Amino acid sequence: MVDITFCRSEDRRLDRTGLHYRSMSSTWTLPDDLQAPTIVPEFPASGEPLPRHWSLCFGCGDDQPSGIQMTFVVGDGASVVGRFEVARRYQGGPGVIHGGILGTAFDEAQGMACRSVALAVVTAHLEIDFARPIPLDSTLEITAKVDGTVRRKVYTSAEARIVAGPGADPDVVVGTSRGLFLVIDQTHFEKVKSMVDAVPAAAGTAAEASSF
Ligand SMILES: CCCCCCCC/C=C\CCCCCCCC(=O)SCCNC(=O)CCNC(=O)[C@H](O)C(C)(C)COP(=O)(O)OP(=O)(O)OC[C@H]1O[C@@H](n2cnc3c(N)ncnc32)[C@H](O)[C@@H]1OP(=O)(O)O
Repeated sequence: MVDITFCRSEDRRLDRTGLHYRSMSSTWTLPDDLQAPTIVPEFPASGEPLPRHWSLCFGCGDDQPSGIQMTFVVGDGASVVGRFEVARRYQGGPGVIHGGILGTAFDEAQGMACRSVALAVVTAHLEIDFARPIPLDSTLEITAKVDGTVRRKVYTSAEARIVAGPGADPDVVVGTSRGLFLVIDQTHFEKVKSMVDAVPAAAGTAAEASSF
């Protein structure tokens, strides 16, 4: 018999404060040997903007018109706060955000939080709880932090809140995420770094592509 206890759906409604789950269905556990995050000197101070990592990124690129164009400021410690507008083209169900767009936002925000401890990372694992529907035309804020590291592994978590527009209530968590990121070096993109938008990078963008 297959043991499905690990993925049993629990009551995951938010409590009356809107801040805590009664219980989580997640299987996510932090390892016993987790190290507290050591912040790299390159990471800006709390309250400072955190620049996009790549202009053509679907999550943060300001030269990517189809993307969600998240912007970030540094939070306390190994954390960031990102925002984006839930444009109507991000629709999933009628009037609400597509879950994959929220996934993109969490991925981007948790990846950006990793810049507090490493120069470059990629996502290895991401899991999301979609707690409330998120209306189009709202402004979503994602707070993301590094919970700790083990060797190249960076453990992160994040929460989403609607802070402006339809459904705005900064006390209500509308989604949560947990993710594992892996620190990479420049060899990771070696095979593709000369190709941007599936064509060889134009002069001027190649230098940026090599740094991501
Ligand atoms: C969109 C691109 C963005 C690029 C950004 C560039 C830098 C900018 C700087 C900062 C940006 C921050 C913002 C970014 C936001 C967006 C991030 C994304 O969406 S990234 C795209 C999606 N992700 C991939 O395409 C990875 C594809 N996967 C891989 O390339 C490999 O699988 C990789 C690098 C993740 C791991 O491969 P290995 O060969 O380096 O490492 P192994 O030896 O397999 O694992 C190392 C340890 O990690 C564990 N591990 C690996 N994958 C795991 C998993 N899925 N679940 C649990 N553990 C895992 C292993 O068990 C091992 O653990 P033990 O050290 O032995 O304890």
